[in-house]
Amino acid sequence: MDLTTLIRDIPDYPKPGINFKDITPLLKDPAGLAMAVERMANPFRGKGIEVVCGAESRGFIFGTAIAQALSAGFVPIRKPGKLPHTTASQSYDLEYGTDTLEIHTDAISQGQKVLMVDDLLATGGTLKACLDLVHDLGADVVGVTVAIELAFLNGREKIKPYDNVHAVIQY
Ligand SMILES: O=P(O)(O)OC[C@H]1O[C@H](OP(=O)(O)OP(=O)(O)O)[C@H](O)[C@@H]1O
Ligand SMILES: Nc1ncnc2[nH]cnc12
Repeated sequence: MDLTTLIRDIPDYPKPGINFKDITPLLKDPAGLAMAVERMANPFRGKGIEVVCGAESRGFIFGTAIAQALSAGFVPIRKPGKLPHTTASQSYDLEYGTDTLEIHTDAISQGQKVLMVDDLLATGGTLKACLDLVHDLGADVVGVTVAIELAFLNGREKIKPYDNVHAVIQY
């Protein structure tokens, strides 16, 4: 199944010069959604993943589904002010702006095996912020999985030394 047929290009959104990869056609397609989750999770089966982490909001969509597929728990990394307990936060740049993400400081325990999930790797700013947050909590990051990688933006370089990065679709 060619999942690229379910990704829609929206030119100049949210800013001029950005070619936005719209995943909503994929999300509403039952077979497409199931296949995307399967392909994102498969390389990490049998790797002892205990916790899947994903960033608000598109990272939640795939993250929880992948957590279920791997019989793992899910830890949300959220936009500022949304988590009720004690948080750690990290600011970052992304392809079309800047933002801050937060995690509960008790969300991950020392040495827990973590899989980091997002829908899309562009500049890598978002994933780097997420990886820094879980690293500081003592996570053992087993890998990163995304549905889409915009390889021409070199996000993989930004998230080194994490190099076990799996992308289902690459542009
Ligand atoms: O690699 P980067 O350049 O950091 O870009 C990738 C990030 O951008 C999007 O999130 P966005 O902040 O737009 O939030 P959303 O998930 O709430 O739409 C996307 O879901 C990734 O998390
Ligand atoms: N080009 C893009 N399309 C969709 N989401 C994005 N997040 C960062 N860059 C993006």
